Amino acid sequence: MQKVGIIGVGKIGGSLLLRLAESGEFELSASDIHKEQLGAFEKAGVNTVSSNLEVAERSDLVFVAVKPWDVGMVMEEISPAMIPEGGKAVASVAAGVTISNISDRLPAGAAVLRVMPNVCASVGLGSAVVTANDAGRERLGEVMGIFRHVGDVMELPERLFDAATALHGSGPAYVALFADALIQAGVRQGIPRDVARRLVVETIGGTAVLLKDRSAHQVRDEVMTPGGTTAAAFVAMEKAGFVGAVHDGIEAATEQARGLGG
Ligand SMILES: NC(=O)C1=CN([C@@H]2O[C@H](COP(=O)(O)OP(=O)(O)OC[C@H]3O[C@@H](n4cnc5c(N)ncnc54)[C@H](OP(=O)(O)O)[C@@H]3O)[C@@H](O)[C@H]2O)C=CC1
Ligand SMILES: O=C(O)[C@@H]1CCC=N1
Repeated sequence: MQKVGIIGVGKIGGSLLLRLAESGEFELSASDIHKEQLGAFEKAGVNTVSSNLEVAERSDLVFVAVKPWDVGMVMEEISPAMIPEGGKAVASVAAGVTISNISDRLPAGAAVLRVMPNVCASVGLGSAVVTANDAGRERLGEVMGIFRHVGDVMELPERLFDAATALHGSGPAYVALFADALIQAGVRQGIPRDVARRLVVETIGGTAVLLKDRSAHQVRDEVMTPGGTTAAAFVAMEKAGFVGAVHDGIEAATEQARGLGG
């Protein structure tokens, strides 16, 4: 059985851990500075331990899912277990923290990977990108296989990771923001809130399915009757700078990710 460890069982680490536990295919270990958060995972069959180093010692592949500014300290803690001859690899999901930031804290030649997932992993519909240093390349397939348990996975060069973080890492929050704006707008037009919510949630889910095999322009054109309501909405939204605001948001998030590496 593959031995997988997760350090930091919050929103991302915890989601991944539960899904991997459900699959029954892994021998799992986990740690978190908040010990009280580990109980739920212990019930799911995970070995919960009190030190990050112990997670690394018990695992062939260690995922670090703490906040970006905590990654350096965790790497220093697990460093004694990460000698290249030990056959272990570490994968970080932290925004902005580069492979070179991580390698600098580990023994020379350690296998290091980066993954940028998103929170849709918690319902098995996540998307993730993966990259690795030279020593970690042979573990890419293994890490991609693990993230396939929680959604779609692609390889992406590290130079595009900050942009991908901005695009799909933060993406569910933008979709939720748009959903909330739509619901409020429906309520403003007199639709009861619970009805507006159901209509918006189904519309987003249905559109996501349409977009699997059609371009965004095709979907737009199928909906937009010439001289009709959709065209009127597009003109008003464009006058308010909708598309420009989206570009500005992605640029700001990309810049923020660049700054998180330290
Ligand atoms: N949330 C998201 O949608 C996404 C997050 N990410 C990245 O994933 C990482 C985790 O994010 P998220 O799951 O949201 O964060 P959470 O805060 O939900 O989870 C991280 C957990 O690790 C704990 N922790 C902090 N320091 C240590 C330590 N030294 N040893 C062990 N555990 C520790 C945290 O405690 P405490 O709360 O006290 O810090 C917390 O319980 C981040 O780096 C983020 O950039 C990537 C993609 C999407
Ligand atoms: O907001 C953040 O910084 C993290 C990274 C991507 C999603 N959440």
